[in-house]
Formats: sequence, C-alpha cells, structure tokens
Amino acid sequence: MAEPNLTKPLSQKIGFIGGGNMAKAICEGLVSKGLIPYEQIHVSGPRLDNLTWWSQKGCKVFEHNGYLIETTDVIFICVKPHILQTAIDDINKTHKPDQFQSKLYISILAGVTLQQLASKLHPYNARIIRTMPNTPMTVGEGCTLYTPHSTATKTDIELLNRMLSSTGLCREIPEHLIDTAGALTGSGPAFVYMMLEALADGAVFMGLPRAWATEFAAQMALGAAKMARDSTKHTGQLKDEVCSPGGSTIRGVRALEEHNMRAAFMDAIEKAALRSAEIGKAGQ
Ligand SMILES: NC(=O)C1=CN([C@@H]2O[C@H](COP(=O)(O)OP(=O)(O)OC[C@H]3O[C@@H](n4cnc5c(N)ncnc54)[C@H](OP(=O)(O)O)[C@@H]3O)[C@@H](O)[C@H]2O)C=CC1
Ligand SMILES: O=C(O)[C@@H]1CCC=N1
Repeated sequence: MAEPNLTKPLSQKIGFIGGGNMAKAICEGLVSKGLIPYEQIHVSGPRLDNLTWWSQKGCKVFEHNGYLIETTDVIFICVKPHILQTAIDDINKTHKPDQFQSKLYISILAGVTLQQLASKLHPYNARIIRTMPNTPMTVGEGCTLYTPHSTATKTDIELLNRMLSSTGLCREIPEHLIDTAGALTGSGPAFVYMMLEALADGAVFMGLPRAWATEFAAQMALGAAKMARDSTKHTGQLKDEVCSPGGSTIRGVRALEEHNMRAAFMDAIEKAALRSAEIGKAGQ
C-alpha cells in the first residue's frame, strides 16, 4: 500500500458512537496532527451531560446514535462491548436502516469479532473494519492493529491508515491474532503505567522526591522504548549493556528475577488475551 499522506486534512465528517476514554484519545490524536478540526467531529452518547468535554471543544453532540450516523461519513464504534446491542437498538429508535447510505464503521471493541459486527450491522449495509487502538495515540505514539471485513474497500483501508498512522503505528494483522496482540498493545499501557508507578515508588522509598521520581521514570522508559524499537539489537543485549559486572544494575535484575517479574508480565498478557476472546464469545 502507498505511504499515506499524513498532512492532508480529511474531507470526511468523523463520528464517535460513545465518547469515553478511547474515543477522546482517537479524537485528540487526529486533531493534534491537524487531520481534522473539532468542528468536523460528531459524537453521540445516552447522556448529554457526559459529553461536555466534546461540546466544549467544538464537536457536535447527539443524544441518539442515529443522528450521529446520519450526519457523518466514518463512524468509530467506541462503546463497551456489552453495550453494542443497546447502542444499535438506540439507532432504531430514531431511524430506519434504509435511511442510511453505506458507511464505514470502525469498531474498537475488544473481543467482538468481524462476524459478530457484520451480523449486527448488516441492516445498515455497513462497511466494517475491526481495530484495536491504544490511548498513547493521544500523544502521537499510539499503536493501532486492524483487520478489515470483506465489506471494507481499498479506499476504506487507505483512509483508516491515513487517519491512524498519523497517531502512531497502524498495522494490519490477521483477525485470529488480534486478541493476543491487543492484550499487548491495547491493555499494555496500563501494565507500563503500573511498572512506572512501582519504579517511582522504589525511588521514593529510597528518598527521591515523588515529582522527580515520576518524571525521571517516564523519561527513562521513553528512551528505553525508543532504543528497543529503533535498534537492531535484541532487548537482552540492550539490557546486558546496562549491567556492569558486579555493578548496581545486575543487583536490581536479580531482585526482579527473584520476584518472578517475567512470569508476571507473561501472565498479564495471557490473562488479558483470554479475557478479550471470552468477551467475544459472550457476545455470540
Ligand atoms: N480504554 C482503552 O485503552 C481501550 C479501549 N478499547 C475499547 O474501547 C471501547 C470503549 O472503551 P473506553 O473508552 O475505555 O470506555 P468508556 O466507558 O470510557 O466509554 C464508553 C462510552 O460509551 C458511552 N455509551 C454508553 N452507552 C451508550 C449507547 N447506548 N450509545 C452510545 N454511547 C454509549 C458511554 O457514555 P456514558 O458514560 O454516558 O454512559 C461512554 O462515554 C471498549 O469497547 C474497549 O474494548 C480498545 C482499546 C483500548
Ligand atoms: O480493558 C479493556 O477491555 C480495553 C481493551 C484494551 C484496553 N482496554
């Protein structure tokens, strides 16, 4: 696929069904890269009071999802997986499926399969792409994995790439890997924040002021992540290069091994991936 043009503003109106944490992250990612102004973004949710963040930014807000679909070209579905049917039922309160032309629906729902999405969105003649984004796209360092449904066109996939490559990495993967990869990239930020908090706690325990501990932990992890991403060296080698023989780091490494740090992280990914698949099965 040709490299997406990341600077050309979008002509489409973008909609979000559900205006929670992940919808805000996508919106901020797109707006901060100059791809779209807030005024071209619409959002819907059952309680207008909960959409003030959006209206204050200049986005158009709706209490019913049908109006959102009516007024937008590309619709991100951003509700919790167990709310999907309720969100669709809400469309039918105000609109009939044949009132809508075929539109592109981008699901960000963990676990919910393309087959489930296609059967639920069938009456809307929907073109569908399943994605797993993550919140760091707010700062342009996101990671979005996606699998297109057969209803999605080449133009749809190019548009998705153009939008989400502007907020970080955007990569197509086979659907059978999306629960596992999503555990790593979608849930992973929570695990990293916990790790940063714990590292900072250790430094505070040893007497460093909290604000410094938090700032230094984040900067250290940013640098280490950049090296792991951009270097051709294995992460094990990068680790070895920090550990002086008989030095301070290897003492810390031994402490982590004694506390089963590796098994804990492996377990976290396994549990999150299994839960994602379970969410999908529950919806069948
Ligand atoms: N958070 C993350 O890091 C990631 C989340 N995801 C996926 O994103 C989805 C949303 O998660 P997240 O943003 O964290 O959740 P939030 O709870 O923050 O957002 C969900 C939003 O859906 C709204 N909502 C509830 N009912 C309806 C309805 N009937 N119609 C329209 N909107 C409705 C809620 O409004 P109200 O508050 O008024 O009820 C709320 O704003 C999930 O499916 C999750 O799997 C994927 C990747 C990462
Ligand atoms: O916790 C969840 O279910 C969602 C999916 C990935 C991140 N948050």
